[in-house]
Amino acid sequence: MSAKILDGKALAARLQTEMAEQVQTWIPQVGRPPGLAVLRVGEDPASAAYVRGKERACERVGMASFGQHFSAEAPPSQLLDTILRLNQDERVDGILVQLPLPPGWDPIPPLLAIEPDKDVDGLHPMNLGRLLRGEPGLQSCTPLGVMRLLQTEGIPLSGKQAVVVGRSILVGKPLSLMLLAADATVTLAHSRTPDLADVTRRADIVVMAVGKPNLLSADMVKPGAVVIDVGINRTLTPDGSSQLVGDVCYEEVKEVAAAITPVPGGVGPMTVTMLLHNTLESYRLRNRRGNGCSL
Ligand SMILES: Nc1nc2c(c(=O)[nH]1)N[C@@H](CN(C=O)c1ccc(C(=O)N[C@@H](CCC(=O)O)C(=O)O)cc1)CN2
Ligand SMILES: [Mg+2]
Repeated sequence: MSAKILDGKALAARLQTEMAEQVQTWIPQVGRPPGLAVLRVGEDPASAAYVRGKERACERVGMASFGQHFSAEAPPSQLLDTILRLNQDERVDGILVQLPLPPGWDPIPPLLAIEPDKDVDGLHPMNLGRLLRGEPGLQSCTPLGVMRLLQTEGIPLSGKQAVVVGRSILVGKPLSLMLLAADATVTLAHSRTPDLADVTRRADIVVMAVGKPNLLSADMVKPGAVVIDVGINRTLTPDGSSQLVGDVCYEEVKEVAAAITPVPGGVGPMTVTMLLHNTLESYRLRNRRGNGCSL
């Protein structure tokens, strides 16, 4: 039996089309489009590509971009001053700092400086605290994308065993809380977990978010489990060309799993779509209740 392929690219395209229609209905009422500011520091080529992808996605759905790029040699105060200005800018509904920052840059001060109601990456301690407490707030885009994909595909979570491998603040920790809120029994595994295979084999849902190519092999998966691959790893093929692979041995795991996300075309496109979703939510809330509101 071969697994059902969970097509994040197709779902992302559908959701973006719906959002584009919603944006068009809101603009006449509000008098401006939703606005997103993506801030990038340094010259990491992957970050540059992701930021371009975010700006293009904004354009597709009719949102305005207020991106800015800083040199890795710039004083960190430049980034902080820009965030404080964007916090006050009424055209801007969402602000994010593309991660990772270059070596020597501490991500904590800029993440703390973003006004929580414009924190469309959901990384401000206020929004992480809201998630922990089960209160409404902006939530991290990749975990939100995973949850939306699971819900859209009708994959039941309540009472299921979910194992998340990877404990990052961007994916593993917030996703564990979201699965818990959906009544799954959640295990958060990581690089120091002994006998990872023993843990993953118990799971009805396995989420890999580690950044290690092909870490999850077929013998580590319970037959009929749902496998979500958040890993994005660039590897070299024998002929020397670059290839994008996830954390899952896709070809062999898809023969065991009931459903699986591919890389590319699975979770990645959902990340950008959930960023647009969060920006639209922030815009709606700001304009429904007036500026300075709390989510
Ligand atoms: N501030 C943030 N930094 C980072 C985040 C984030 O959510 N906020 N996530 C990742 C990078 N990322 C968005 O920023 C991102 C990663 C992957 C994709 C994507 O669509 N991937 C495609 C493949 C693209 C390719 O060919 O390279 C796919 O999986 O199909 C979008 C966004 C780290 N930093
Ligand atoms: Mg780890």
